[in-house]
Amino acid sequence: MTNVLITGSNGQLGSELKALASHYAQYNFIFTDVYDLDICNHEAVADFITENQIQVIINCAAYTAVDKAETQEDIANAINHLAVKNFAQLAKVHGITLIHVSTDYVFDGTNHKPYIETDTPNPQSVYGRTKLAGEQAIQHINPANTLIIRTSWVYSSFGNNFVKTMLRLGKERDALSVVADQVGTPTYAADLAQAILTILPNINNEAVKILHYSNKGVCSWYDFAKTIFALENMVVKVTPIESSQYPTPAKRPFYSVLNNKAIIETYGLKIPYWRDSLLDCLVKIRTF
Ligand SMILES: NC(=O)C1=CN([C@@H]2O[C@H](COP(=O)(O)OP(=O)(O)OC[C@H]3O[C@@H](n4cnc5c(N)ncnc54)[C@H](OP(=O)(O)O)[C@@H]3O)[C@@H](O)[C@H]2O)C=CC1
Ligand SMILES: Cc1cn([C@H]2C[C@H](O)[C@@H](COP(=O)(O)OP(=O)(O)O[C@H]3O[C@@H](C)C(=O)[C@@H](O)[C@H]3O)O2)c(=O)[nH]c1=O
Repeated sequence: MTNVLITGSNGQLGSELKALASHYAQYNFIFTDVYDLDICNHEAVADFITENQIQVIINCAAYTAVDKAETQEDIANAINHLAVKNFAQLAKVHGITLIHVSTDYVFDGTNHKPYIETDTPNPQSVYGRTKLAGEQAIQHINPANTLIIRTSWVYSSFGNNFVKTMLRLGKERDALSVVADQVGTPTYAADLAQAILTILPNINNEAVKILHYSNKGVCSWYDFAKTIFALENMVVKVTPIESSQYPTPAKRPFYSVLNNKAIIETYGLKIPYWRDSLLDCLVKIRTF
């Protein structure tokens, strides 16, 4: 059995991995979150890895509060950068396979075609900068069998996300305004979790590899909100607005669509269209 450490396992991605774990008997998953393993405690992480003979780390822990990060840079940096650097060092020393998850927010959003892995990052927010610093630390240390998977606009029936925010606001109000000039791709965390577990046995790379994974298709946050209400048969008037009409502490990229060609071709993945996955997730939320 392969011992697999999952960090941040009460978050969206970690919870989806937990939901799939029983289908993967070849792995001994060890699910942790900040209360049992704080990834900022580098010594505790090193001890945990040795004591549990960890062979694979899937790092789902992160500081993901994009606006709050603007005033909590030290904490965001400790989680998204310094802890990740520690994982890379431990992966190198112990020959551990490392899967780390990063974000479309490392890009500035000035592209007019989907971002490929070699496009130059230029984050516009503290969250994006700290996530990029984590990526760069991994690349600098360069442990073998390490993947950085960038994803975008993640939602799930678990945890907090845009879908749940819309469902809540849609029940409280008749009308909402949602930005229509930020374009990207929603990603169902269940699909990403499935992709990670499909890829895992096939990881075999000397140098660190960055790969992009999102669901298929493109939309704005406005389209996303409209689709959520349409699929839920909720009558909510949604007005499209510009980002300037919805001021936030952190700047978001206007365009952050990820090109998934490399991950599809390398690992033979089939990626669902975002609306189909959204419906799956909404059906699941309904049953809660
Ligand atoms: N959410 C999104 O839209 C996107 C996410 N990503 C990336 O995907 C990955 C997974 O994201 P997602 O599942 O949405 O994230 P979540 O915010 O849902 O989950 C992150 C988890 O990490 C935990 N955590 C925070 N600090 C620590 C710590 N010091 N030690 C251990 N655990 C900690 C959090 O606990 P607590 O809640 O108590 O803080 C939470 O349970 C992250 O790397 C994220 O940057 C990329 C693109 C989009
Ligand atoms: C709630 C709400 C948001 N918005 C806007 C604000 C913002 O521009 C956009 C998305 O809002 P959120 O703050 O929910 O999403 P945000 O936190 O920006 O989501 C990001 O999270 C991090 C972790 C990532 O890595 C990214 O890929 C991305 O998913 O929608 C509205 O226009 N109207 C609304 O009523």
